[in-house]
Amino acid sequence: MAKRSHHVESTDSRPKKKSKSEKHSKSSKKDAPEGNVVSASYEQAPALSAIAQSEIDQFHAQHTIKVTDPLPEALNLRPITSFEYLPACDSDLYGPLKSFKSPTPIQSTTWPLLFAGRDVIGIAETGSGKTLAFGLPCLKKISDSKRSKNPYQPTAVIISPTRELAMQIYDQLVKFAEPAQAGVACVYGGVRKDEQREALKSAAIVVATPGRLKDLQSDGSLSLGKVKYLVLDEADRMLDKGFEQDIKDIIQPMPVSRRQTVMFTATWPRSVRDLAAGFMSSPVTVTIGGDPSADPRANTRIKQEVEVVNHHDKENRLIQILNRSQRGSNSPEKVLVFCLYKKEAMRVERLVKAKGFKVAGIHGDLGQGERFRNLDAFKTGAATVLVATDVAARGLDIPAVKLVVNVTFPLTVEDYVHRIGRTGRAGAEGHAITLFTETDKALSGGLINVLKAAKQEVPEALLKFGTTVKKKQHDAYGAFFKDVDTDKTATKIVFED
Ligand SMILES: Nc1ncnc2c1ncn2[C@@H]1O[C@H](COP(=O)(O)OP(=O)(O)OP(=O)(O)O)[C@@H](O)[C@H]1O
Repeated sequence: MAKRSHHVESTDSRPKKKSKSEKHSKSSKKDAPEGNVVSASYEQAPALSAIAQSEIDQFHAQHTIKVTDPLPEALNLRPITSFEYLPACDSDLYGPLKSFKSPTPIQSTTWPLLFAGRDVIGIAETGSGKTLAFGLPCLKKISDSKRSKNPYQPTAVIISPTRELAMQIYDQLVKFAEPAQAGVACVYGGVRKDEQREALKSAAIVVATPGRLKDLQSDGSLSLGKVKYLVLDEADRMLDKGFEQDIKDIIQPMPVSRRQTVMFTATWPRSVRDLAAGFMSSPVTVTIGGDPSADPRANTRIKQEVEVVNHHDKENRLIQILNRSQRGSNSPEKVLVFCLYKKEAMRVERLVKAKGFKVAGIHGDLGQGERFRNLDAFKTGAATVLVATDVAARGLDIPAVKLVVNVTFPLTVEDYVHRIGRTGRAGAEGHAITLFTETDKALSGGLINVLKAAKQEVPEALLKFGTTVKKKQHDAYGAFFKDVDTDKTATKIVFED
C-alpha cells in the first residue's frame, strides 16, 4: 500500500501562509468552521498509515472505542497504538514513556486528535491513563511552540477539582516537562500564595484548583489571556451547577478562536453536556468501553460486592472486613474507606485506630499539610487504612489499593464509580465492598445498572429497593470539598480553593 502521510492542518480563522511541505501534502480536511480550533499540525507516521485497516478496526472493536466527530469532512485519524508512532519531537519529551509498554486505549485514540489541535471530550474508565492522554499533547504543544516567555502568562491551564489531584497531575507532568524544558506550576488553596506566585513567573503550564486560580487571576498574579490549551480534568465534576460561574470566570479572559479545550472524565452524565458544549468548538467525543449516553460504567476489573445492612451495623461490619483484609495470612492490604460526612470520617478513624489498625484520615476539616502527610502515609504503607470523605474520591492514583469500602454510599452513582475506581488501576484487579442501607434506596436503580453493566452480582436485598433510576439533576452532586455535615444534606458542592 502506498505510504501516505496525513498532514492534518486544522486552522484558526486567519489565513496562514502555507509552508513548502504543506503545499505538497494533500489535506483532505476542509478548513474547520469559523472560530474553530488552533493552528496545530499533525503528521501521521507513515508506518501507522501503512497498517492494514482491518488491524485498526480490530483495535477499535477490542477496546469498544467510539469516536464521534461533528465535522463531517474531518479525517479519520488512526489511533497511535504504539509509542513508535508518536509524532517527531525535537526534545526528549517521550523519554519517561519507557516505563510503559504501550499507550492505553484512551491515549491511543485521543492523542492524534489533540496533536491535530481538535477539542476533545475523553471518556474512559478510572485508572486508564487519562492524565497522560491530555498531558502529553499539552507538553508537546509547549515544546514545539517558540512561545515568548511572557512572565505570568501561561500557555496551558489544567483545572482539577481537588488539591491532592492537582498535585498528582503536576507530579506526573513534571517528569515529562524537564526534557521538554516546559515550566510547570501548581496552585491550590490551603497553603501560602507567595511561593505559588513565584512559580507562575516562568510557568508555561499551570495545574490548578478553581478557587485559588480565580484568586490569583483577580489579584493580578497571572493573566489567562494567552492560554491556548485548557483542560478540565474530572470534567463532569468541574461543570456542576454552582461552579459554572467559577469556570466561566476562569475561561472568560482566555482567547476563543485559538484555544484548544479538552475535557476528560470516567463519567459523563447528560446533565453537564450542554454546558460543556458552550465552552468548546466542534469537540470530538471519544469513549472507551461503552456508550457514554448510557448509565455510568465502572471499571470492569473491579469485583464489586454490595451488602444491604442496617445503619447501626455498619461500623461493626467495617471492622470485620478490616480484620479479614488486614489480619489475614498475607501482608496487610491497603484499604481505602469512604465515609460521606466529615464527622463520620473522624468517628470511623477513631474507631479503626482504637481497634489497632495503622490508619490515617483525609477530609476537609484537616489542614492541607496534614492532608498531604496522611495521603503520603497511605501511599508509602505507613498507614494501611485511609479513612476519607469524597475529597479522595476522584483521580487519586494511589499504588496498590487492594480494597475500597463504602461505609456510607455517596450522593450520586457517578461518585460511587469514581470512589471504587481508586482500586483496579492501570490494568490491576480491584475489589470494592459497599454497605447499602434503606436511606440510600433512591440510588438503588442506578447502582443496579452499574453492577449489571460490569457483570457483577446483584443481591436480592438490593433489588427489593427497586430498579428505577432517579434522573440526576444538574446540582445533584453532594458537597464535595467542604464535606457534608451530619446535620444537613448537601445542597451544593463547594470546591477547594
Ligand atoms: N500507557 C500506560 N501504560 C501503563 N500505565 C499507564 C500508562 N499511562 C498511564 N499509566 C499509569 O496508570 C495509572 C492511572 O493513570 P491516571 O491516574 O492518569 O488514570 P485516570 O484515567 O486519570 O484515572 P481516574 O479516572 O481515576 O482519574 C497511573 O499510575 C499512570 O502512571
